[in-house]
Amino acid sequence: MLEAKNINFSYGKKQILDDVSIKLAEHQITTLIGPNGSGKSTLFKLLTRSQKADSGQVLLADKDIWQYPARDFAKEVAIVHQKNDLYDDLTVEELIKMGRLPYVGLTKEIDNQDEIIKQVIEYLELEPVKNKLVSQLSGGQQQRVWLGLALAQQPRYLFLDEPTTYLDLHFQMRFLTLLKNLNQTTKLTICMILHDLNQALHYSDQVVLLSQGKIKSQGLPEEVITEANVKESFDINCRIIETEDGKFFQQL
Ligand SMILES: Nc1ncnc2c1ncn2[C@@H]1O[C@H](COP(=O)(O)OP(=O)(O)OP(=O)(O)O)[C@@H](O)[C@H]1O
Repeated sequence: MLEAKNINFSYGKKQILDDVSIKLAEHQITTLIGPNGSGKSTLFKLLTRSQKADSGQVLLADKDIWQYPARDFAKEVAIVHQKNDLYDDLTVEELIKMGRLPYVGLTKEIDNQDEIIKQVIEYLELEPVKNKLVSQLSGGQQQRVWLGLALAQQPRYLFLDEPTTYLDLHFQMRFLTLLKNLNQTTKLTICMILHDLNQALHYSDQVVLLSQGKIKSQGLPEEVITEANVKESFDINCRIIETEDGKFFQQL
């Protein structure tokens, strides 16, 4: 279980997160939503050890995340950032291999390293481009490569910061469906930030709504993405429509 308990965080005098507590339900997809500047990326940074909270704790299996050696933490938690242009002069295969770095030197894992890389490449349908430079791929392919790097780490928790931002509608759907399948087949616990409320409604098991650094609501998608919450946090009038394919958000 990965959970944040009563986290506070400020940049200078500006309080960004105010007494935030959140539990990532095991083997489920949790989506963070909220207006620009509400603190979503900051919360991500605190959950993934890129920043330290001023007070409060982030616990992984009941142990403070800062007590884990970096290598051990990397075996538990992998992150796909919104924009990843570091190392894009490597080939697809070389880049995905970097996901095995936390395991280098451990003989057992090293033995099946090539098999793991092969499986990841196959799963993400990157076989035809595996020898191409990452910088030469389309945005959709690149996003799958960055996901491949994270999956090669074989983490138990996968964090994705606005993973669909640079993808067209088709690839957004494909990418989110891929994540959902991954979650269902491997039991990976996923936490992502999304702006699209319909995507949040359809691809999440749990949604957390942040607004002005506080958690306004968390629970099932349809409990959180309500007309009242959307009005209060985004200042948007909307209607939640119920169809046989589920609930949909419609802006009025
Ligand atoms: N490095 C920084 N130094 C100072 N202030 C920062 C820094 N990074 C973010 N902030 C501020 O912290 C607040 C929360 O930012 P954060 O990026 O966490 O919000 P967000 O909800 O992810 O926003 P968005 O939807 O726009 O990505 C904003 O007011 C932002 O200006």
